[in-house]
Amino acid sequence: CGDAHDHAHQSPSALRKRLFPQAQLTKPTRPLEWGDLNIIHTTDTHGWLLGHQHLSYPEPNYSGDLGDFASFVEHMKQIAVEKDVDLLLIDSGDLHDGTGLSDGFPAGGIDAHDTNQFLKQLPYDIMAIGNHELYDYINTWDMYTNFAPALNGSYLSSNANITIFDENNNTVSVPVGNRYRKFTTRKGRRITSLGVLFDFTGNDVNTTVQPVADMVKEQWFAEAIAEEPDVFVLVGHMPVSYDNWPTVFNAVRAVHAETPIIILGGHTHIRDCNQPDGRSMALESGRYMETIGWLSAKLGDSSDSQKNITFSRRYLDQNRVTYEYHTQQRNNSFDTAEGQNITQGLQELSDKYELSTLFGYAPQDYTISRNPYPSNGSSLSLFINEAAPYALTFNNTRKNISNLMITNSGSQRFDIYAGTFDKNDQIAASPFLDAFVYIKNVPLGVAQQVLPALNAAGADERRKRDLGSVLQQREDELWKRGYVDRRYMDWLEDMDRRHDGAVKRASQNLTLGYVTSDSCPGVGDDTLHAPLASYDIPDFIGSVAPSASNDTLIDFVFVDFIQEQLLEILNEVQNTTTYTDSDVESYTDVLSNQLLGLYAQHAWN
Ligand SMILES: Nc1ccn([C@@H]2O[C@H](COP(=O)(O)O)[C@@H](O)[C@H]2O)c(=O)n1
Repeated sequence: CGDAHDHAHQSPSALRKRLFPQAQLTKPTRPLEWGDLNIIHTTDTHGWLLGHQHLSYPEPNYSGDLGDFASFVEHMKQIAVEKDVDLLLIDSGDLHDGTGLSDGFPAGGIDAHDTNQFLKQLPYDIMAIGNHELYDYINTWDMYTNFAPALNGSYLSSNANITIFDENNNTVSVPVGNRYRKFTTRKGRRITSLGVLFDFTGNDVNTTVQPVADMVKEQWFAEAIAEEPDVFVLVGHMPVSYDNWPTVFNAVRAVHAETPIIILGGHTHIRDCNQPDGRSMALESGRYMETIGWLSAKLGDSSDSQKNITFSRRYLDQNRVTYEYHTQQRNNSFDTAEGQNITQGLQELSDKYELSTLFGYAPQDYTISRNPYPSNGSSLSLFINEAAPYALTFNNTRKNISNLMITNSGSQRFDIYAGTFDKNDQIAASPFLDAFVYIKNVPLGVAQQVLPALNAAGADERRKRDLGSVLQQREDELWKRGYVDRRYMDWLEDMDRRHDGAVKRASQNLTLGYVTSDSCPGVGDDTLHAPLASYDIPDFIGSVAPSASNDTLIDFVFVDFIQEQLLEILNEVQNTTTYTDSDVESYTDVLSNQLLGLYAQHAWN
């Protein structure tokens, strides 16, 4: 292509599925271990149903799409029949917000409504609600009216409700899906399932999330778990480490001391596993259609009811090489008719949404945490120092008034790769429809204190783990509102440090990817990789301050998603003015998901 980097310049049909992966993919290390009960697990797919199509590593590791996945599931179901064992398919939520396919709908559409039609075609036994199904009432309404009914009782929202009008026009709060599901597997195993959401408080009005500790005290919960099944399959959008699964687990264990319990969690976007006791295992399977989780249990018969259960877990890279390896298929025998239909349907959706609309050519890679922040390679620097100052002031009557801009780093969800930068890349990098607002006439010296104070309330001070302190309370609050990105970043950092990332990357005999350490026995990753580079990033990022005196009055611009805590901090760093919501005005019509496209048309065209 004539330039120095190693990426193919993608054609307008960049999202076209490639039957033969364009990059050399590493094969899995060993076959899966099957048990009597086996589970394929997805979580936090966030609209990545066409998989990852860029050619820089680690992207090719995740280059399968939902059609490939459907073919994989169908072959695995057949293998399960041949082995005469059970195989379940489970999802732990967050279907919304993440790519052009879910979020790039034309005016009048609903986020993820179209992508959900494809997910409905897979034989999911349980799907649980995630926090991203609750940020906007319209999305929750769509799940309630269109998605849950099509799943015939398999869409679970144990502690998440929607408020609707009943037939008498009275408002009633009802579960979005079902609270629990009891079903019998092909092999006659009785399963009791839940679909639990972590204690999320960032949900829209007219949706409700009941704290997990209260949920387990409900009458319906006691009734649901009273009868002993062969296995409890507790699904939920809640991380398997450092959250509330023990509350649910202990509530079940208090009634059933020996019944096998399998937990399938999500939300932190990491690969993770632990065993609460010898007859249980908890698995979390990454994010964005990068990872497919595998869990198997050798349950044995009733004479084994007090013995430890042999479990296995595996984190599969989501690509055709993985799928073909584990199903013992070849490229020309792997695709099923259903799988091909799904791939074709997704490509048509991509065309309909015009996701290949080109904004420009990114001159280099920009990463969220694989480059230091601030730096030339940081997408956070790019967003807040280059793109926001241009796109937010363009055509804006406030253009000539000095400003300081702040956003949350978690608003940036995916790296930007050198080469074509299209509508899909724009939405993947920054999917949220957050608005930019401002407070006028804030003294520069005051505004400048806010960013470090916001970050102190998050990243740095949290490490002091001063439990019970104001800072800890603030951190807990942020967690409940859905600020979870830190866990994923900490996971990457730990991976790099623990596995000598720099040495492994330099030796160049492994491709980049996830290298997981969890609390379950043996190696969890299906394919060997060198860990990704990882740098610490702050929770909040700000533009370069204007060079002016501290008492210069500026426009203090920020994204509405962080308004509540920003006002809180602004009122802490000074006591001359009490700022309230009424001081906050709209700064521009440009939403955060449009900003990078506007910048690319200006700077990269
Ligand atoms: N309107 C929004 C909604 C969310 N965010 C960011 O997403 C993070 C939560 O997403 P998970 O997939 O991890 O549940 C949250 O931490 C925010 O950073 C946002 O910026 N705007």
